[in-house]
Amino acid sequence: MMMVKAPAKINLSLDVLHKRPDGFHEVEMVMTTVDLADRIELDETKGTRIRIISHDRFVPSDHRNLAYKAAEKLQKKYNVKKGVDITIHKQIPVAAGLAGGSSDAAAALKGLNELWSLGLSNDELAEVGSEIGSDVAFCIYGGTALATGRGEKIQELPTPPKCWVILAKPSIGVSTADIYQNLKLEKVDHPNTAKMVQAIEEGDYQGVCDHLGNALESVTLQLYPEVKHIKEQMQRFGADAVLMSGSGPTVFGLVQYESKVHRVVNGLRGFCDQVFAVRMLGSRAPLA
Ligand SMILES: C[C@@](CO)(OP(=O)(O)O)[C@H](O)COP(=O)(O)OP(=O)(O)OC[C@H]1O[C@@H](n2ccc(N)nc2=O)[C@H](O)[C@@H]1O
Ligand SMILES: Nc1ncnc2c1ncn2[C@@H]1O[C@H](COP(=O)(O)OP(=O)(O)O)[C@@H](O)[C@H]1O
Repeated sequence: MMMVKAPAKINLSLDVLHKRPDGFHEVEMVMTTVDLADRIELDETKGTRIRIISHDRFVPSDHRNLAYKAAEKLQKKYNVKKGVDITIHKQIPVAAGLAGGSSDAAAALKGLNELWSLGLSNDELAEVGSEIGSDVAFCIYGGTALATGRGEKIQELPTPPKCWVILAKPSIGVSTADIYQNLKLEKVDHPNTAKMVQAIEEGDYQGVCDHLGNALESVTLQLYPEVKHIKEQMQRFGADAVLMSGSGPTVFGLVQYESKVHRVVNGLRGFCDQVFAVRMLGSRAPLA
């Protein structure tokens, strides 16, 4: 039996540059992992079957599960004649803009690399991962990174300045494909990625707050007014800066001082059932 942690991510900035001939969008994202994590349990089995076990009703338990796809890809690519039971202990809200499914897939890839003695490097795992979803490569490395291409080209960044991250997840799920489909490129409010990278490199907390930005935010806010409402509430309760993560609907607020965290969390709990106060993980985790 093996346990692997699968942390959630937030996008400190997310810019969409153009639509590509393959239907995906070229992006520039600054991403960082936070200490809200699923736990992935891997148990060897006798046959070659892959089985997903999860008690969360929103998690698919068949080939649609990204962790299933991860195991299947490794089996096929490296001719593995072994099976596995993958138990997903879900903590990350599903379809939330926090890359829960992608992180589960990355954790499965890292764990199975060990369990099946494949000897693959993180770069090789990230390449397999990018065939499963745009966010999987980032989740292999974790930490903080600039992601380009459709999200799969990863450049490591230093640990951002220390602060708290308050996550508030409205009770709706959002489909990433839907949000990209509704995006009007000529209307995009482009964040300044270079300034965000600079703020992180200089350890400038105020700079990070000033350059939070997400090109998908206005699309989701227009489709789901409750996300806008949560954003406004988080600002009202005193977060230093507030942004929607990924395609949403999770909204995150940065708070520098612990004394303020409880006020923001308690304020939000009144009308949002999933609220978490977490830390950024900062730099890359050691190998699984
Ligand atoms: C928006 C982001 C930001 O981190 O996160 P989430 O909100 O999903 O967490 C990601 O780019 C999401 O990555 P991921 O969830 O892996 O998406 P994928 O499965 O690869 O793609 C789902 C769909 O989104 C659209 N898509 C995705 C990525 C991209 N660069 N351009 C796109 O147009 C495509 O329509 C694609 O079919
Ligand atoms: N292991 C998994 N955990 C959660 N959702 C998964 C998983 N595998 C596949 N999915 C599917 O992926 C969709 C997006 O889920 P998720 O990765 O949580 O969100 P997001 O892409 O917004 O970060 C879900 O609606 C679900 O059907």
